[in-house]
Amino acid sequence: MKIGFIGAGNMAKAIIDGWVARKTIDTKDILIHSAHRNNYESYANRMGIKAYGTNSDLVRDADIIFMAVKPFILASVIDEIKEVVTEKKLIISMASGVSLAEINDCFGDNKEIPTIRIMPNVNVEINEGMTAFVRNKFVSDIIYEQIKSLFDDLGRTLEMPEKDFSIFVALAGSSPAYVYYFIDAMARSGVKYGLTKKEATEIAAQAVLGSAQKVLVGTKSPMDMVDEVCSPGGTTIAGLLAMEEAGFLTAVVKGIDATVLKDQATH
Ligand SMILES: NC(=O)C1=CN([C@@H]2O[C@H](COP(=O)(O)OP(=O)(O)OC[C@H]3O[C@@H](n4cnc5c(N)ncnc54)[C@H](O)[C@@H]3O)[C@@H](O)[C@H]2O)C=CC1
Ligand SMILES: O=C(O)[C@@H]1CCC=N1
Repeated sequence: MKIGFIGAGNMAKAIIDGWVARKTIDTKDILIHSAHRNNYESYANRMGIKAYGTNSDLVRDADIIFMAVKPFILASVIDEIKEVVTEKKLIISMASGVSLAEINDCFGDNKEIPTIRIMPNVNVEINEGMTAFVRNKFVSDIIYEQIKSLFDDLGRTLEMPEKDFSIFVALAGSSPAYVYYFIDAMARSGVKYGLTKKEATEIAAQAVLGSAQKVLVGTKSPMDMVDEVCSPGGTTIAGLLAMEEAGFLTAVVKGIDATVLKDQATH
């Protein structure tokens, strides 16, 4: 089974690196091509991946083709490869905001191309990702389960109706950036009080990691856990109320709303 990647950017590399860390896939079975030769050739050489000179040549040799290009480029790439995409190939798109129906339309001629739409996040690189899945009717149960199990090695997976992909993008696809930003804001505050950025970042990141793990393994709601940390008359409630006065909850919800709207505008 040969797995091709069209696009060798942040997301393609995060997925491949995650598989390599877990020894899920032999890099000899991975094929790659992107628009920037210097970038993808050096990565391919370093990883023992076969680099291709064109998208169509890659598609001819691949059984599974990951579309790892930006959403606005997807249609033109499909146009370029559609002559060589047969119904025996599997297309996997990770483009935000582009539906299975839109992808199918790009192939034209009523072609019945098995297609899976995924929404991963960059944390697949360290096998702590969160990836949503949906498929069209041409993907068999066996193939679907095989692909999902490849992503089980990269973190958690979840089958979702396509209508929920926009909110999933906000909560998992984009949210690592929001969490990094939160960690950086905390670390910056540490610097304000004399810590180095390095030590403040480590302290803040470990606090976020432990808190997230406690939410995932526990049965309590996050709000109950907030109450447990807020001692009466203590430091935490003073900090929490000051953050709320500055609009913490509203800022987060507005950020999620803007992400969802942007994703929906891509349709
Ligand atoms: N970066 C992230 O955290 C996430 C990204 N995604 C999705 O993954 C996709 C890729 O995003 P990134 O990797 O972040 O983008 P990127 O900009 O890092 O990589 C895009 C890649 O596409 C290549 N490319 C451009 N035109 C091409 C063409 N005509 N033929 C072949 N390759 C071409 C570029 O050379 C580059 O290697 C997007 O659709 C995005 O919505 C989904 C979830 C998270
Ligand atoms: O910002 C973006 O468009 C992509 C989609 C999800 C994460 N990054």
